[in-house]
Amino acid sequence: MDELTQMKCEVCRVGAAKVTEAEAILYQKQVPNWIIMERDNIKRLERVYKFKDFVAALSFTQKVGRLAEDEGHHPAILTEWGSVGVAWWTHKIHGLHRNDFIMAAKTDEIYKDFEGSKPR
Ligand SMILES: C[C@H](O)[C@H](O)[C@H]1CNC2=NC(N)=NC(=O)C2=N1
Repeated sequence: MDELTQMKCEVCRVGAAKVTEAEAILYQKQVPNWIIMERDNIKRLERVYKFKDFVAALSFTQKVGRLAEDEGHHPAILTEWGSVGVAWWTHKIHGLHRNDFIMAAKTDEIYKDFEGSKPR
């Protein structure tokens, strides 16, 4: 299984294949801190990141936003004092695509830069 962090998102197309159960299990090994939640009949990858304050949470949010723009694939983000909730799914297919696992892995990479900004 190739490293998700080395992959690029493909252009989201209507009708693109959702990940299979088997693929999801394989991909999840690379993003173990993420859970698959089903909301409004749509499966999404979700994770909540913790920070020491709002400034750090906002800075992380900005970086995730830049990543989304660079990849052309966008998350739902809830930015609060001390935490940022991120959800990835593919709107066009109303579910999970490999792109979402790539972006979850790349979002974890961004969080690595916030070692000093995590709560004690
Ligand atoms: C035109 C634009 O590229 C598309 O609408 C992209 C934008 N970002 C996207 N992000 C996500 N998560 N799913 C999509 O289907 C999607 N489509």
